[in-house]
Amino acid sequence: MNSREAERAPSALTPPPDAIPPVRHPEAPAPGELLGAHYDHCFGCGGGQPHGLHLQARAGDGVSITAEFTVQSAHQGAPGLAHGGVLATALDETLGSLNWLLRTIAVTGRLETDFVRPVPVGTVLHLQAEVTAVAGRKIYSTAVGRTGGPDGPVAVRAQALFIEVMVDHFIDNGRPDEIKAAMADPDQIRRVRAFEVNP
Ligand SMILES: CCCCCCCCCC(=O)SCCNC(=O)CCNC(=O)[C@H](O)C(C)(C)COP(=O)(O)OP(=O)(O)OC[C@H]1O[C@@H](n2cnc3c(N)ncnc32)[C@H](O)[C@@H]1OP(=O)(O)O
Repeated sequence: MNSREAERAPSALTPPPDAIPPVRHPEAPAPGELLGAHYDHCFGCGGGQPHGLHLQARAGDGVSITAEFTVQSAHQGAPGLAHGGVLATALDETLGSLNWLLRTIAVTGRLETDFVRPVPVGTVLHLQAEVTAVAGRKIYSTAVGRTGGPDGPVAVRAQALFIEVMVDHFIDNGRPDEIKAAMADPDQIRRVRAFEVNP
């Protein structure tokens, strides 16, 4: 395959022909509603991670999310600049938050990231993500991160494929101590139950 053919070839991030548009769950949080952390120890959104991103996501219209993340000193790669892996984490977390609107438990299978501009420490990254298509357990989504405001220049963007899983994915694979602690936390159980009742 030459490079031009490769550009045209469908990738794992291209929805198949039988994919359908995403459906916002009737009990999804209202547009503008702050979602809160899905897990206090999540590196992306949890308050219990001192050097985490503390990303704050809000429900948008349809199956979309907006989020903000302020790049801290602990997030540097090069002097004074955000580490690319941290920016990819911000995109991953924002894309993962779309689960709230589908009321589906899904994990990242594939994440492709374009780093368009360097992002200095202290910058507020304004993120926006949406689900573009669903095919069985496969959820296709895109995200963009801008600096200087929600309409500012694009600094990062991503395409992702999330795969729907059962809650057993976490119970079977997570470290027992953390699983036990999460199962003993009524708030955590409530959050999981809300997703489990997805028809
Ligand atoms: C409200 C909550 C907010 C949550 C925010 C969280 C944000 C952070 C999100 C994350 O970072 S999650 C953590 C990172 N991800 C992982 O740890 C996932 C690790 N991978 C796995 O556990 C498994 O590989 C996975 C569950 C994704 C898939 O395994 P399965 O055995 O369930 O599925 P299978 O391999 O049968 O694949 C199902 C379909 O997906 C496709 N697929 C799976 N992985 C893929 C991949 N990586 N790339 C492309 N396609 C993939 C696969 O080809 C197949 O397509 P078809 O149905 O068309 O045959």
